[in-house]
Amino acid sequence: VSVAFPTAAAGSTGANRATGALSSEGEQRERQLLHRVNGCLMSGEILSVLGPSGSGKSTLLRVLNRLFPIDGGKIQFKEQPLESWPVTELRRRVSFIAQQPAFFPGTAEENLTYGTRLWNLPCDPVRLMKTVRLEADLLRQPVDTLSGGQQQRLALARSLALDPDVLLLDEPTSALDIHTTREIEEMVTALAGRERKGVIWVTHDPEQARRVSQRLLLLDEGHVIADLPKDAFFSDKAGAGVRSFLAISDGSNGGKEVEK
Ligand SMILES: Nc1ncnc2c1ncn2[C@@H]1O[C@H](COP(=O)(O)OP(=O)(O)OP(=O)(O)O)[C@@H](O)[C@H]1O
Repeated sequence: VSVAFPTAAAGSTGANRATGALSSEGEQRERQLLHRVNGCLMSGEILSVLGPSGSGKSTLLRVLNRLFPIDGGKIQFKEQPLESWPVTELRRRVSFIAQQPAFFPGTAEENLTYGTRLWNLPCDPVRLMKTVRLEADLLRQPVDTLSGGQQQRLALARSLALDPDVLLLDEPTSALDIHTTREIEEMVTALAGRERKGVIWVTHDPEQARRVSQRLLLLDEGHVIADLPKDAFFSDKAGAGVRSFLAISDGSNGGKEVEK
């Protein structure tokens, strides 16, 4: 898929989508946020998406559940064009979990069961809490009294309540300590294996990607630099772009560009 974002002055036309060049009027510019990103996610597979800050990782997640429109190419989910899915149904099946999940004021349980009540689906809050390794006692607690790690797990449980096929995780552990991070990594890898859920995991951390995923996609300025199985990605044969990214990634790459 390709995604361009018009930073347009109203009424101007003719921007060059491919290059982001100025239009003939000199007023409009379109920035290409993703360039021909191509790929396929299998059920049970965890794909990590890596790249410097601003490389298009979150944009890619957003287009996959139609939070952001594409302007070229196509996306299919279960062999059906994405746009043929009712958007609420799509977002139930392809569940986006943000870096800092949003909740409405109320208890953990009210938040957890909101979607299943909306969809009229059965829900077992205690079982879901167990799946994400949270104490069932927390269900009665106002959601804003939960810690960051507990909230991230609750967000995961809230998604799992709707039995999605795909989880889109946008740096889900970036605000968490190493212990909670490892717990969430183990939980998600177990879930993907056991329940055959496809997972796209955006992370800044190559070591996290190495721990959780079978395949890694490296983006830079919206371009795919590499899309490789884990062993190949971390091997000497991965190519200059990957090597340069890994060389500058010491947990934080400071938004530097990688060699294309
Ligand atoms: N709604 C938007 N309108 C205009 N530009 C946007 C929008 N969303 C993202 N962008 C731009 O698209 C580019 C990619 O952003 P994106 O958030 O996908 O990057 P990222 O790789 O997830 O970065 P980070 O690691 O910092 O979260 C950035 O240059 C950003 O400024």
